[in-house]
Amino acid sequence: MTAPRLVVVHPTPAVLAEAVAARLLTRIIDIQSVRSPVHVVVTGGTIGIRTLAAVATSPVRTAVDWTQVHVWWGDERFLPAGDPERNETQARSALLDSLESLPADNIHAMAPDDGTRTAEDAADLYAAELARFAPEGALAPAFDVTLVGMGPDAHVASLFPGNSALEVTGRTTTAVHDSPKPPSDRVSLTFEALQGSSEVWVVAAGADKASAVAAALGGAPVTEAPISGATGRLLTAWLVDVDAASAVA
Ligand SMILES: O=C(O)[C@H](O)[C@@H](O)[C@H](O)[C@H](O)COP(=O)(O)O
Repeated sequence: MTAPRLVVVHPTPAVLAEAVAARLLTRIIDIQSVRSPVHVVVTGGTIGIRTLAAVATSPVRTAVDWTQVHVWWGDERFLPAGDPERNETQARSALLDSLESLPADNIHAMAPDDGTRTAEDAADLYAAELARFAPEGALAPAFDVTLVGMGPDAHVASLFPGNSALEVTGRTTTAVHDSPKPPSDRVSLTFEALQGSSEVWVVAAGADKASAVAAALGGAPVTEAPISGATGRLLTAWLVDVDAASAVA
């Protein structure tokens, strides 16, 4: 039984980012009305970072108890700490640095390239961090909302078509090499980790994503469209702009 799928089309990328930010804040507030902590997975990429920036400027953010929120990453570009191209660097700049009550220990970044460790080491370190916060018998915390972007080739996180990382099972993380999107070396959650999320939100904007969106919503298999494997246990939401939806029948 697959979880319900929601598709919402927004007029522009700017409205999409604001709407996803509002949806995320409202979702966190709703969850916190009954339990804490809340585990959120964020993503890199243009609209992903733009969404985090919209959270930062939303007055609704003050209604969230950030001391009870944990921030994880769906993937990371395996670069030195502080590199402007790291998803962590961009997320801190767009949002996290402005959340004064978000404890530093609640920000779970994937390890940078420090000149000694490999991407495999970084993946192992992240798997251990996920396990540290996992309930009994699980490998990772039950993510409440996982935000993912999508490439024109229908990649999700750093799971690219034809890459061996798509085949990784029994683990929550994997190293990625030969990424067609620079940098070549990355660390990514696996499909199993992504699918452990209660809700997965695919956020996509731009005409260059239109064929991938149409393919995935049309049922393309994961081998052709890795984004098809980004599904939530309770909900998969496709939050897109008009251009990204322009090839959907
Ligand atoms: O490290 C990354 O680049 C992202 O995690 C990646 O999965 C991104 O979300 C998509 O490639 C979409 O990126 P754009 O929104 O910039 O097209």
